[in-house]
Amino acid sequence: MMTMAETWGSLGSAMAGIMFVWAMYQNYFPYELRGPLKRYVEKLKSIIYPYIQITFHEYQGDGFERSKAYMSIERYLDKNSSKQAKRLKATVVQDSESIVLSMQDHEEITDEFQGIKLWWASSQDIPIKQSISFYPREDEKRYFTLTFHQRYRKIITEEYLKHVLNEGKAITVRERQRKLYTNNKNESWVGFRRSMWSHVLFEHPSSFDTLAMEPQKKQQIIDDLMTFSKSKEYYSKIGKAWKRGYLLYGPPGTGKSSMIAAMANLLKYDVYDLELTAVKDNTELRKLLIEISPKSIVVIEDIDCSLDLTGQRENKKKKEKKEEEEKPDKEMKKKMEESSNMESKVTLSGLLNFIDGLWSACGGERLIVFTTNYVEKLDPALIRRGRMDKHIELSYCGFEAFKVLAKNYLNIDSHHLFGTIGRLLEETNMTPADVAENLMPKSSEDDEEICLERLIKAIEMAKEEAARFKAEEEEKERLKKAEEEEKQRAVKEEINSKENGGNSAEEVKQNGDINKITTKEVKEKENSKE
Ligand SMILES: Nc1ncnc2c1ncn2[C@@H]1O[C@H](COP(=O)(O)OP(=O)(O)OP(=O)(O)O)[C@@H](O)[C@H]1O
Ligand SMILES: [Mg+2]
Repeated sequence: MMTMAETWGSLGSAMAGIMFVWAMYQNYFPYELRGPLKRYVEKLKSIIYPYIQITFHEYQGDGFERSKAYMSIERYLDKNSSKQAKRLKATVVQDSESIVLSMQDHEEITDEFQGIKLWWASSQDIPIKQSISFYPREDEKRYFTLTFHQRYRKIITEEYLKHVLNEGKAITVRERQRKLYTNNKNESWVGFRRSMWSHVLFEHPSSFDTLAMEPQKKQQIIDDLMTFSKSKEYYSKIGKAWKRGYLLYGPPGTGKSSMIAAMANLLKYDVYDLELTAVKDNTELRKLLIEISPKSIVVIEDIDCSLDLTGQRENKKKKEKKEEEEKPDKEMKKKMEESSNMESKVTLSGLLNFIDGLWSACGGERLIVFTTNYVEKLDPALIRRGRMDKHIELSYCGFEAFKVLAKNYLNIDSHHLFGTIGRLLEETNMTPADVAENLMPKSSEDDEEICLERLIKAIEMAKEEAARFKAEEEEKERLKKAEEEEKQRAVKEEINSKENGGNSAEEVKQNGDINKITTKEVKEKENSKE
């Protein structure tokens, strides 16, 4: 039996032998034969070690952006890591609401897919160079390694990896914090921290449960949205970009903005509130569009006033001309030029392209929502089906909508005053915003009775106001009509008098005057006689 010293001795000489062979190979082995030799070595290796390894690096390309695949794998491995790994790393991932527990470097965990066992390991390359990097992440070369038997190559590369990425993405979406974006002015797009969109966390509490509208109509909208969000395959089958346009119209305070928030909360989408007047031109609009992430709602509020899309240029010219006439000095002209440069040059065609041009297809899974108080003012091209697929009218508060508000604000389903309110709401136009304001308790003593009575008073006042307004309008209309009739009568009279006798109106008037003079003279004579 070999002693310990002998074992170490033979190991040492074996090592020395290997190093000698390696040095000989490096120095003297012909370069042309190295390729074939390597191939044989790889074959030999695969016989002894029949496993395949795939690595997924954290940073790819130019190294500035975290690889999406790496992030998805990290989230996917989360569930196994927390159960199996002994050393875990806790991080609060950007945009996520929860803490992510991922395995520490050099830990290994197992996963199973269709009965196949796989191994995932997390590793890190430590750079040898002793330099200070401007970008810290340049030094952190982390990667995941997936190991599996070569027998399963097809199933792993074709099915398992897809499954991992989809699962990871789904977890990210489930747990991410949603954001509300608004577009920046062009000047802030330059420099290191360039960004076209600024954001805050989206925390609007509105939901379809709190939205006051007819239950049937509400359900229709919910169904429409849910169908859209699950129709990726359907849209690609019919050859349409995966997006849908909604036009919300109705008087102020009827819940248009609240509905957008409810949509975002239902689908868990981000909201991009596009301020058209801050967009310089169509090119800029396109750039903004390609920066929008999928799973988002692009909103243009009050589309009728955010940009005078059709008459804009004409009006601008008129305005400039008028101002020029008033103050023709050079200083003023310069100022005017500057302000006209700052004004938005987005055209209707630019906006139409934004909605359904070729560029609009990038990203996918996107809703575009326009809101307006005056639907009749909009260009028909802008709201035709295909662009704005669903038109939703949000109108004055009906009894069904009131019941939702009463439940939200006072937590009541019925009350003896409901009947009166229902009848009054049928006769009067009152927005849900006004109803809501009256239902809201104003002090701790305000119970449901007080709030409902306040609402009744408010509706009655609104009814009186509406009746007064109607009467005034009718009176104005009557006066206008009377004036019109008077004018027509005068014209007719003139024509008639011309036709009968050929006397002009002037002549008739003169005759009248002569008659008056004669009467006056007769009277004077009678007086002198007396
Ligand atoms: N249908 C509704 N359901 C629930 N609350 C509503 C509804 N309509 C209005 N409200 C309430 O009134 C307020 C104003 O509503 P919202 O901002 O959604 O109106 P809007 O239609 O967008 O008005 P505008 O046309 O002026 O922008 C909201 O804060 C909300 O509390
Ligand atoms: Mg609004």
